[in-house]
Amino acid sequence: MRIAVPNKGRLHEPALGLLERAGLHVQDGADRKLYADTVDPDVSVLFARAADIPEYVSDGAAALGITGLDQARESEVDLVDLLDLEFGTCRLVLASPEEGGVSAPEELSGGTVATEFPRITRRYFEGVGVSPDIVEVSGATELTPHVDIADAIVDITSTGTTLRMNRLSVVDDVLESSVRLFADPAVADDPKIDQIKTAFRSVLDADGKRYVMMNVPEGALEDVKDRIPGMGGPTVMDIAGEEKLAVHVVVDEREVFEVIPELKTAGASDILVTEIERLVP
Ligand SMILES: Nc1ncnc2c1ncn2[C@@H]1O[C@H](COP(=O)(O)OP(=O)(O)OP(=O)(O)O)[C@@H](O)[C@H]1O
Ligand SMILES: O=P(O)(O)OC[C@H]1O[C@H](OP(=O)(O)OP(=O)(O)O)[C@H](O)[C@@H]1O
Ligand SMILES: [Mg+2]
Repeated sequence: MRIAVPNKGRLHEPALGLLERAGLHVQDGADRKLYADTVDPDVSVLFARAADIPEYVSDGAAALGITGLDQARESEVDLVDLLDLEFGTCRLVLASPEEGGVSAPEELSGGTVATEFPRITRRYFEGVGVSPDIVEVSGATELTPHVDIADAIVDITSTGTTLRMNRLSVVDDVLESSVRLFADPAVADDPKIDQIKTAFRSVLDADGKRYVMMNVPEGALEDVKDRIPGMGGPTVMDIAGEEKLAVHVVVDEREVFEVIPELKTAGASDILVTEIERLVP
């Protein structure tokens, strides 16, 4: 089974990191290679441009693909959106020069809009009910309104820095995007795909969680339990030959700082906090 993964750009490293944490380490994935094996003999990786990945998956060149929802929508191919991988989070917005006075998309009737996403943009304006000229560019879209190529743009924003630097302001939201695990509909119910999806989800579920282990005197167990926030009950184990119990619990990373003194007050000792690689329910 093949997974298409961005070969460069901002999605490359996080996608490889996720594969690795899911137990699918890419082997000798040297730069500029098209294919690489993973530690799982049944899973290999195809490196491709983020924009081409939807095509590859729908053509069957790869059963799975990791790329942005924006790319999948722009390609207009039929894919199964299996899992939100929670990175590459951004918005596609309609934006125009701050001083230009465009305050609604309808005002672009008869105007020109530049974008790297012509299909999404056309569909968006169909929804609005006007049909400006759409000019396809392949980068530096933010520049086009200042050189009289366009009256507005549809482009990606996340922090808003690039729009601000180019004195553009958002007129409307077009699409919220993040990176997804996409599958070829023809093979989406293959058990191997479910296994890979579960491995990815276990990595996402472990993010921001810590595993806390401690020793607790038997009489203090209830008090300790009362002070442990969230998640299901702790795992409690007898320690042979001692009046103490070993207590293990998963705690939200943000709560660890406050929980530790609480646990100590309740009588817990030898508290150990570790990262969690994967969390499989
Ligand atoms: N500023 C951003 N913040 C978050 N996600 C982004 C941002 N810019 C792009 N993305 C997401 O990453 C995807 C790929 O963007 P990236 O810039 O890596 O590729 P690219 O510009 O197509 O690269 P290249 O042209 O070098 O192949 C986008 O389709 C979008 O889903
Ligand atoms: O809101 P911001 O945080 O400023 O991010 C938005 C910018 O990020 C992307 O460009 P990228 O950095 O990928 O450069 P590129 O145009 O070469 O793809 C996107 O095309 C915007 O220009
Ligand atoms: Mg980019």
